Amino acid sequence: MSILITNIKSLVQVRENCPPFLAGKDMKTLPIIENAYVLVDNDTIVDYGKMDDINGLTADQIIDATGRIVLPTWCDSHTHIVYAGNREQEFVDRINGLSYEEIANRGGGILNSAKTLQNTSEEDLYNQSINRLKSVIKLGTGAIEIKSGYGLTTDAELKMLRVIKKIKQDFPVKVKATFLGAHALPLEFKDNKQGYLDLIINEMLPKIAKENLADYIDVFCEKGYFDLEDTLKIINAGKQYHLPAKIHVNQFNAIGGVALSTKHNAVSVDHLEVITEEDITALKNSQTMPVALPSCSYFLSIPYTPARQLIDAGLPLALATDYNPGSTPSGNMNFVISTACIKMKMTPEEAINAATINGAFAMGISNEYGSITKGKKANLIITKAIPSYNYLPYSFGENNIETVIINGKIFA
Ligand SMILES: N=CN[C@@H](CCC(=O)O)C(=O)O
Ligand SMILES: [Zn+2]
Repeated sequence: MSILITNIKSLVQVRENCPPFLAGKDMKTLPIIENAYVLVDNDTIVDYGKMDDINGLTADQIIDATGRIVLPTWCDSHTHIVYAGNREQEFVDRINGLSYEEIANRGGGILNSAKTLQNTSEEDLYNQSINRLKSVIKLGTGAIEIKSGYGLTTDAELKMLRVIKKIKQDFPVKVKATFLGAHALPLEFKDNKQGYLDLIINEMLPKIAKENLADYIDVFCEKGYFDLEDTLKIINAGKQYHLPAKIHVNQFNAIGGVALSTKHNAVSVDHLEVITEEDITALKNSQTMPVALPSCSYFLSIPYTPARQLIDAGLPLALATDYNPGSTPSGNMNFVISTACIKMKMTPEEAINAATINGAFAMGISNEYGSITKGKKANLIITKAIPSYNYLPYSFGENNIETVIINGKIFA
């Protein structure tokens, strides 16, 4: 099955030789072909060019994209979309004055979601999760990382990871699974953190490895959650099972998690709402992708990751949603891109690079995803008729996505 998309107003993020990621000033460049075509054969991009050079090319299906923009699908490198229920009551509690920290200290927060998930069947959890997944694919997401971390018992963490595995098998989008057992300390280990770390390292990890349920390992490295020593133990345990690290760091406090993560070659460090000069230096000497989650800042009213400081220091930056029930009940990458432009002063070019090729790098898949390059997967967004790609972040809250092609097939 082949698809030829013709009369494209702008074909965006076209790169003949795509680098694995973009950093600093290079993030300002977004290569485009105006009045273009793109040809897809089965699941692969095989050709593109100007309409003037189409030379009688044809295909099984032709899509006329007059007035429309075509881009690679978004690469959302940080989500927790496999969860049960919601936390709308905590949302109201925060409006009425409680802080995220106060809610967590009362046994709400992550522990609240864990209790609900522990009492939800695997089938129900799968059904709730795929509803979220389908809606984010329709919003243009074509590759997604999904974390565990709302189980916090061996059985419930395995349940989450098995659901992620089933999603990998059942959906055409690229899915990467991350084991986040060290997301919060369960109540029964309140005075025995080492006991919970032992459970993660000696019981959960071997089972997860045996069933091949995870690609990465993660820790919530934060005051009141897991400190540097704990984080190091988990990173090292992950290494034993060949699970590279993607770490939650610097959401509320900078406690040295960035330097620790880069020293251990983490694939990404995520959140970074609070950043120090030492963090920037550590990132400069590394191959670790910093990842910003602006919808989380929006929802919790916490600072935005200082994108200008990072990019102007020559660093790369990826954008992701953090879709989860507590800090970001939204998986809309279009909103993330708008918010990055409006609140973090990223240019539309920087934001689109951050949400495509850099997001792909933060999932270890930038050789196959994140740009319109011959040989890469045919994961494409066709917008509604819009004036230019600037219109995507400009018209925040508007759904400008008309068609999403995943692996060479229209996703319906
Ligand atoms: N910060 C840690 N984990 C999630 C939120 C967890 C929750 O509140 O449920 C995050 O990335 O924001
Ligand atoms: Zn997260």
